[in-house]
Amino acid sequence: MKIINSKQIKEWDQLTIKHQNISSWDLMERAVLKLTENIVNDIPSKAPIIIFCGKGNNGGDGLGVARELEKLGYKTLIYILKSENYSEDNLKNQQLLSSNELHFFNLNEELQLPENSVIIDAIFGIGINQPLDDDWNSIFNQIEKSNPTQIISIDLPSGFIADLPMQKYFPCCKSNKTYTFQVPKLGLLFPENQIYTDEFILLDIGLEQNVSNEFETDYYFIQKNDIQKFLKKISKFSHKGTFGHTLIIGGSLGKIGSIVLTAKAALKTGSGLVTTYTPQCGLNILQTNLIESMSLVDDSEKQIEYFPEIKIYQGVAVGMGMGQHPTTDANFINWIKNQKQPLVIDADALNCLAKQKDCFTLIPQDSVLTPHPKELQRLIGEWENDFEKLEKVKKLAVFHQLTFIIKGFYTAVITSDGKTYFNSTGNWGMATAGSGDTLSGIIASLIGQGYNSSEASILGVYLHGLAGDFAVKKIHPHSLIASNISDFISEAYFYLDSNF
Ligand SMILES: NC(=O)C1=CN([C@@H]2O[C@H](COP(=O)(O)OP(=O)(O)OC[C@H]3O[C@@H](n4cnc5c(N)ncnc54)[C@H](OP(=O)(O)O)[C@@H]3O)[C@@H](O)[C@H]2O)[C@@H](O)CC1
Ligand SMILES: [K+]
Repeated sequence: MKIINSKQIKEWDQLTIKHQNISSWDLMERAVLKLTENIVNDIPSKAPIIIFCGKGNNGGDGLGVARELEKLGYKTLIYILKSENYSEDNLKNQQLLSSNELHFFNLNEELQLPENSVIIDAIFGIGINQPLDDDWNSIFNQIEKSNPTQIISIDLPSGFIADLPMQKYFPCCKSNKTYTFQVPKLGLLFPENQIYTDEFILLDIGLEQNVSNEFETDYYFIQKNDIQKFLKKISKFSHKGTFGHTLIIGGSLGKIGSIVLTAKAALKTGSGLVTTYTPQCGLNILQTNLIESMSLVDDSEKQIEYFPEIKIYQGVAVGMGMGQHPTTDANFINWIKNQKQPLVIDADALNCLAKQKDCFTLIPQDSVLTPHPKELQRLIGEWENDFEKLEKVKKLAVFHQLTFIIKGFYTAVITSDGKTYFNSTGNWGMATAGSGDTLSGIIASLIGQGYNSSEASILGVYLHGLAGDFAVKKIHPHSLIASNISDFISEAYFYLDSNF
């Protein structure tokens, strides 16, 4: 699914009206019904509800929801911003409510807000492209002080600017949930903006799909149907050679577990063969814990000192649990400089690269880098905000023909053609030791199975999150450990594979 900006969404809105031969009012009514249908599931039937409405179409949505909730017997209190220029559909919605239900407010007004209400925030949506005036803080503070049981935003938390970096001092309503129409808004996917809403839910209001090709974008939100399109069909004549041979290079004394996790994930993702390359201390652990894998060992006991020949392997991951011994570091750099085939580079291999000047020039093209935030910072330096972070990474990805995976709640895959794919699966339980090792194993395995680096990264990140989502149906997120993720990759495949 494409992620487009506010201006494009407005164009989409107009094109839908034209192609479907409907009015803007009809479209707003669709939005209102979808919102109401969802909101009633969020609120207890007797809960007092306060709906805050602005003067544009976001306010129109709020007024429409108020009308529908009244019909269902909910008691609502409506506050609407006093204005001279309401949008047409906003006014029409006002007229459908009796005038004594509407409380008009000014920015500097003390409002009488009943405590413990559900607040519906319909003041601003995608119609703002610059920060709100500071006076809005007084309204948002009053909302917060009224101790609402929950705050539900329509389309965006009011004051949130979806396509530009938010600054902490910009006035903005902070909500528990946001129902956003049709497509996610870019800013909602950034970790730094998670303070504005705990979660967002997409509402499909039937914007015309046939015209969505018209909108150019570098951003995508990856869901089940996107993934299903590029899952490879498996021939019945396949054999273990078809599914690739994955090599996992890493481990050091006390950190062999990470190699077990990576290798297990590679096998569970469907690698035909998996070989590990570790220091000698890894041999017994791997042969005991993962009997399906094969082990090669370095001459050294505690850390890798010599790096292997990799030509015979179709997928290669390097760096997990590798440690940062000076000999390992030095030999890793000598080794990587001479590699030609794509690698999945993780953990200590990234830390080692970060110590080198112009480190990206050392990495073979089409490699996949999977840094967590700290590792990314070591590689690319500081960033002012998540927009800037993305831009920095995008430039590097294009210039050096690499794929970057920025891990987070909505993990972003930045490919060598400058596109960014945000992932929609996963949960907080997956923020656990070894989760990243598992991801590297999945991606290396997919490259081994013939996916290119971008496909393997997008699919791998999705599968990893999905396996985690199936895992938390059986295991509490607190108790989820990385090996559980691999145990549920099979469930993820069942869910995606229409042949089963
Ligand atoms: N396309 C869709 O998917 C559909 C969209 N729908 C809904 O429409 C919403 C978009 O509606 P919208 O365009 O009327 O904008 P909205 O967010 O209500 O705000 C506009 C008002 O804000 C004002 N304003 C602007 N900047 C400001 C500032 N910095 N500080 C103060 N004021 C500022 C601006 O005032 P003006 O500058 O024009 O005087 C204007 O009056 C969208 O989010 C969704 O909820 C659905 O109904 C149906 C399908
Ligand atoms: K809003």
